[in-house]
Amino acid sequence: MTGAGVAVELDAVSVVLDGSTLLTPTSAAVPAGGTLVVRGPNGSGKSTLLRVVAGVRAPTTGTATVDGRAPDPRRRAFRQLVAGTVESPVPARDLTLAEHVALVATTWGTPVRAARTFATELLGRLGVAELAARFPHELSSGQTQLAAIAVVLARPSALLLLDEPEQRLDADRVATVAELLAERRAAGTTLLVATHSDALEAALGGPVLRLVPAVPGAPDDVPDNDVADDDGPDDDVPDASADGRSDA
Ligand SMILES: Nc1ncnc2c1ncn2[C@@H]1O[C@H](COP(=O)(O)OP(=O)(O)OP(=O)(O)O)[C@@H](O)[C@H]1O
Repeated sequence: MTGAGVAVELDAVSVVLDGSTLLTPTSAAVPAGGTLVVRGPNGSGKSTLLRVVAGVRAPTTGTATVDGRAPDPRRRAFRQLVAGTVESPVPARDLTLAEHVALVATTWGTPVRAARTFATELLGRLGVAELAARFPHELSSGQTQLAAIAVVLARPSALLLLDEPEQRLDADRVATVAELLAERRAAGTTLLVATHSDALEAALGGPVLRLVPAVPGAPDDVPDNDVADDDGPDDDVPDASADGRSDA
């Protein structure tokens, strides 16, 4: 369930929609097989950034590339490279949790029997083996989050885009998810993970891109969001430059 990683490059990417700034200009480079953790307070643009990389939101300015090309989910080669939780999966009401995982694995080339075994093992790793025969509407919100992560991990990917995978999970489950992600990275997959979790950031290691929310009416000549070399501010403490915006 792995693939050689691909590089991601963001060059002064911003997103503006109907006059509202969703993402201020942001630059970052993630090498193939590397990890980038994206932090920032609510509304700072983390999901928007992931959506740009996933190719479901076009940048207003700047350029984004995955493996040297513009993200485009209409391209099969792109879909083969990129998996993630940028958009909520649409569960099938008549498939159990194990069947969802096995189905995704088979659609990406795993033989049926191996896919069933894989599903059992993965759900066991996530600590939800006993939920294998449950239907989607029979899961708690945290279990639904684990199901979404299991489905994403059921297929090979060269780039994993995860939007706050820690949501609704207890600390042990966050640690387990971090472990699984580290295994994927060790196998070569590039990771781009937006999170509010200090624990997940610490477990993943690697550079951190700290986003600062747009300030309506702020001047255009503010520095871009960029990857910091040192520890930046906590999520709920935006950098206190004169205009409330900063680059790290
Ligand atoms: N479709 C949209 N139209 C207008 N504004 C939007 C739209 N989607 C998001 N926004 C705004 O863009 C900004 C960035 O949103 P985004 O979801 O990327 O932030 P985030 O950092 O992921 O936030 P959170 O931590 O709360 O998940 C927010 O101010 C949000 O209100």
